Amino acid sequence: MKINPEEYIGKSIFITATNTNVGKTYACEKFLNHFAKAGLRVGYFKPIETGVENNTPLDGSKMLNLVKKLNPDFKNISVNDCVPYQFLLPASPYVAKGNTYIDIEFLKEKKEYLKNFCDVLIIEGAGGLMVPIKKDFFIIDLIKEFRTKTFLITPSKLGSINDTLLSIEALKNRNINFSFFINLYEDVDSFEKVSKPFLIDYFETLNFLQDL
Ligand SMILES: Nc1ncnc2c1ncn2[C@@H]1O[C@H](COP(=O)(O)OP(=O)(O)OP(=O)(O)O)[C@@H](O)[C@H]1O
Ligand SMILES: C[C@H](N)[C@H](N)CCCCCC(=O)O
Ligand SMILES: [Mg+2]
Repeated sequence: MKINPEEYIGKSIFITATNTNVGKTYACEKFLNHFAKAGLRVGYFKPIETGVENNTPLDGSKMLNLVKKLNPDFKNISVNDCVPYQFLLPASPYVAKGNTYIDIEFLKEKKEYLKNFCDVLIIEGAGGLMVPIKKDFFIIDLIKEFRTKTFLITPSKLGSINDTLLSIEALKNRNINFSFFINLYEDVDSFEKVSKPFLIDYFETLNFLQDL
């Protein structure tokens, strides 16, 4: 799939995945560099980060440092602007937040605020699609509220078929417009033999993060 940066000017892209540790942040880095190389001012937003270590959101600070290098208009944006909700416990936001109230309207305002400083805003979820933020409100529901284009990152390891199809099922159920990219990172040598034969038959064309 050719990503034409021009089509994304003024837009936001939500980067989600089949699960945690699949490569969302890795994908954000690829997309930020890809759009910056095309001359776009890039931005990054991680609404909720858990597993924050000694007051530093790992994803948030890593990506903000990159964005500040790529887009001078982000120079006054703080990590608290990029990651409004930060929790210590490496768990779902619903568990990690304790009694903190997560205000979705506030997150929507924050998204619009950050868009003032960039042409394209890359938004990273937390874990996979069905990670709970509230008892009956999940990452997938936040995507719906944000009304953004969605890129689903899927793994290359054994198990990818099941995880990819389940996530696609969930996105389709909520009428969310998405594309998916395979992150060729785990079980790379066996992927051609083990997972690709089905995936290529089922989807006919496959997009790889590595081709960005
Ligand atoms: N294609 C790749 N090449 C090299 N390293 C990778 C690749 N994909 C993922 N990684 C590494 O694997 C680990 C997990 O990836 P990443 O942090 O992007 O996952 P994530 O989906 O953002 O996780 P989380 O749900 O915690 O945000 C990281 O150390 C990352 O650098
Ligand atoms: C801590 C980790 N890096 C992510 N931020 C949160 C992952 C939550 C996963 C919850 C679950 O699917 O059981
Ligand atoms: Mg991440």
